[in-house]
Amino acid sequence: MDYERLVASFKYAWQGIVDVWQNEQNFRIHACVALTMVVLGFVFSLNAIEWLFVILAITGVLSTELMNTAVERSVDLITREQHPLAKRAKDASAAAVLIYACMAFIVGIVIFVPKIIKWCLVFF
Ligand SMILES: Nc1ncnc2c1ncn2[C@@H]1O[C@H](COP(=O)(O)OP(=O)(O)OP(=O)(O)O)[C@@H](O)[C@H]1O
Repeated sequence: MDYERLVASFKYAWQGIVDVWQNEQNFRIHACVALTMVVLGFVFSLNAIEWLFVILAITGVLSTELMNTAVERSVDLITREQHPLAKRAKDASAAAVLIYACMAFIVGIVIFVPKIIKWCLVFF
């Protein structure tokens, strides 16, 4: 097994995450929302199934956002001119993020809203 190549591939993936973090506002917003969900998860002591849904939602949104950035940059590399196909490619890619973000939003509502309501009823 070529361990150097394996380690290098992790390094390149990490560089990709850092680069997207530094250059894409949407990724930073998603990452902050993800961090908030993790903190709330500990605050409300989620069970294993709830954690699985939260982790799937978080990793799915961040991964689709990374892929969306890859598509945007690839399109920009091919052409900087306005082209209907460039628009369709970028919009389809953005739609993938939107669909997954909606799913993550629903997961957040279903898991956290009942717990927040319960917490409010206890304290107020
Ligand atoms: N080369 C292009 N040809 C035609 N439409 C484009 C092109 N580049 C972007 N668009 C479209 O213009 C709109 C606005 O794009 P936007 O400002 O989000 O730029 P982006 O390059 O897609 O994303 P970002 O700002 O994150 O780099 C979107 O509908 C997008 O599909």
